[in-house]
Amino acid sequence: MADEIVVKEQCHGKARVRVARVWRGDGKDHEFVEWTISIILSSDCIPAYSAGDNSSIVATDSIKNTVYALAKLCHQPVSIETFGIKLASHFLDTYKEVTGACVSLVQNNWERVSIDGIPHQHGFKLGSQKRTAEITISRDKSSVDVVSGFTDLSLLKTTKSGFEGFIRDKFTLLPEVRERLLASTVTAKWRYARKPSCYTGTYDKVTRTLFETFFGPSKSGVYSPSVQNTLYLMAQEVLRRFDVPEVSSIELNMPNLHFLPVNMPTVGVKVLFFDHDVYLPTSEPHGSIQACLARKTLTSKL
Ligand SMILES: O=c1[nH]c(=O)c2[nH]c(=O)[nH]c2[nH]1
Repeated sequence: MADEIVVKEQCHGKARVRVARVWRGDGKDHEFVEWTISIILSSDCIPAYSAGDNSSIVATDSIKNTVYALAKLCHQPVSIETFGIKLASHFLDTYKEVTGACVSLVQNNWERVSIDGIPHQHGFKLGSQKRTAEITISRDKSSVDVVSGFTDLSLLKTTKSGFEGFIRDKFTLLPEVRERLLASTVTAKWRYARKPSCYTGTYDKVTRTLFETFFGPSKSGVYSPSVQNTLYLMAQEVLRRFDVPEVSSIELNMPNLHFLPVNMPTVGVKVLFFDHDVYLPTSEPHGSIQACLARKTLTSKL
């Protein structure tokens, strides 16, 4: 007899729902956000797959509409973490069929502009760093899991970086250097030991800490012996700077974006030798370096 074929796993939702929200108080500065939101619901929809019975499906179109409805019902500006929790909770509270909800949110970095040093009432410009959040709520565990972070933070320093002492063999061409350019586009994700008093406050503090540790003091900087060590010091400083352990673990992904020395010895003109001045910027291939740091006493799922 042939084996019975079963649906092992299934889920459904809506990906990349884009929404923008303006809050305009009487005479106050306008607040503006632009989000891209993906939602995945867990529920027993196996009859829909195996028997064409859709009676347990929340239509993905309704899932999308819920994003717009809840955005409208947020009468005050909210963080993506708070909005994601509202959204995930809504699906569990509204549909008895839903056993879990996972919401991923990405916020475009629209920053208020200043004209003549005065913050503009309703003018914004787009920065590259994108704030992110992933919210998972499960009915069984009645737990809310929040991971915050960002993508696309591009950082570069023109000195105080080198790379020496690595394994050398017959395929090694890379010279050992104590002077090079260091550039990366950082992605960060962190998990909370407890609910912070303000997600945005924590976001600002983590971002500032990573920034300051990557660069070091304004005049003197700080020497980086590798992307690995700089990543470690950045993540370690985030875990250290929160007195009461608010962030329990942090994962950083830091591609090493290579700027190759431009050297033209064949021209025979002395001025064309590389003197840490002319580089060929590259985007690929790039070094791929990532790690997750956590306090030893706390277990982390990251
Ligand atoms: O900081 C670095 N880490 C590496 O692992 C590595 N590998 C490499 O070729 N250059 C670098 N630089």
